[in-house]
Amino acid sequence: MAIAAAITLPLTTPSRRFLASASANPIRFSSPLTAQPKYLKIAAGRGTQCPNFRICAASSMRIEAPEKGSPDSFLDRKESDILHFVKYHGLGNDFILVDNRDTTEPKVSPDQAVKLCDRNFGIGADGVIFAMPGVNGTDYTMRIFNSDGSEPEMCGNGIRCLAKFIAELENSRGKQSFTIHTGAGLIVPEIQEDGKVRVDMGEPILKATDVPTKLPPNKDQSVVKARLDVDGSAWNVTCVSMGNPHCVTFGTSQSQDLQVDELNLSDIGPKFEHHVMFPARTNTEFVQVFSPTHLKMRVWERGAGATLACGTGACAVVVAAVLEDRAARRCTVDLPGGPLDIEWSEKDNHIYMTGPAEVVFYGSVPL
Ligand SMILES: N[C@@H](CCC[C@H](N)C(=O)O)C(=O)O
Repeated sequence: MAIAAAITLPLTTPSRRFLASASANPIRFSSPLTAQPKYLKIAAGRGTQCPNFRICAASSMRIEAPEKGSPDSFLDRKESDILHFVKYHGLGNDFILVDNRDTTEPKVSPDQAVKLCDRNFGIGADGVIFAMPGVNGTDYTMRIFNSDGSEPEMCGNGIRCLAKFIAELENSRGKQSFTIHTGAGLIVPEIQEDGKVRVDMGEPILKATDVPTKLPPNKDQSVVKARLDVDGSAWNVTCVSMGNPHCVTFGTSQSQDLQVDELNLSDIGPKFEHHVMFPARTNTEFVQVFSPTHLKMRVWERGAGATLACGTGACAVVVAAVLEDRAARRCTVDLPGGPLDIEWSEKDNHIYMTGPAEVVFYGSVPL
């Protein structure tokens, strides 16, 4: 699969920055969700060997603004050997979104996903997400491949991006919600009037064997404040599944006052991810408590490494903080890419996550 591509940029911040270097003449752009979208098209010849997608695209840049087509007509294109996609991000956790509504087989294989996600030789992303037909009466199904090609059950930032993508595919605006079948069961995102997406993430799973973890559980089967030996230190961990597994830590038995910026994440993260106590590997969240309603976390994701944000991770962090008596049920969680609002409702035991999801660019690659 040679990655040569055309990308089409909307007016989101990163694109604007890109545009600024692309053209001395300021061009006005509108949001992809407004009535008259205008796009800058940057093209690289199809079939061209393009070792670096972005530089190659920029070096053969041509500007077509405004382009006649809308995002809808762009995504309507159906060449069999070309993948049309939209890249989105939720707080810098970025995904290649694929319109897969016409088939229940992902249009991209795990191996192709690895290549597409590569930040030097591909488009660059933390994962590839497929909008697929719903099952059992749900509106849609979401499937996702991590950047290492593995398939997780759920993705919190990804499902906010998926909701925006579906709204764009359906050409709908304003407040709306969708029922989405995922590997974690039914998830319900709702696009708010302010453009943010509030997601009913369902209930957390605490039973050790379901997380899954082999750490010895407490009497109620949960693993809360357990000891996990990693890299010569005894870490205190709480294990939570949001459909996908999370190991949350506020520090070691020596120090509960974790300064998350000081962590060497790429060194310690993989040691948690592949720890023998986590048979399905694990995502790991390192957390610092500013106040009972304000937490800060860094994450090492299973199958994706250090990312700028993790929605399911932020949910797991608030559950763990409540169980460890460190925080209230509603918190702002700061991630490297920005804040998420998380609430673990006492009423229905569901977790509600609110945050942004934005288009980065539109593109096409030969498969
Ligand atoms: N970034 C995601 C989580 C994606 C899946 C994760 N890497 C896993 O393998 O479980 C999120 O926002 O939740």
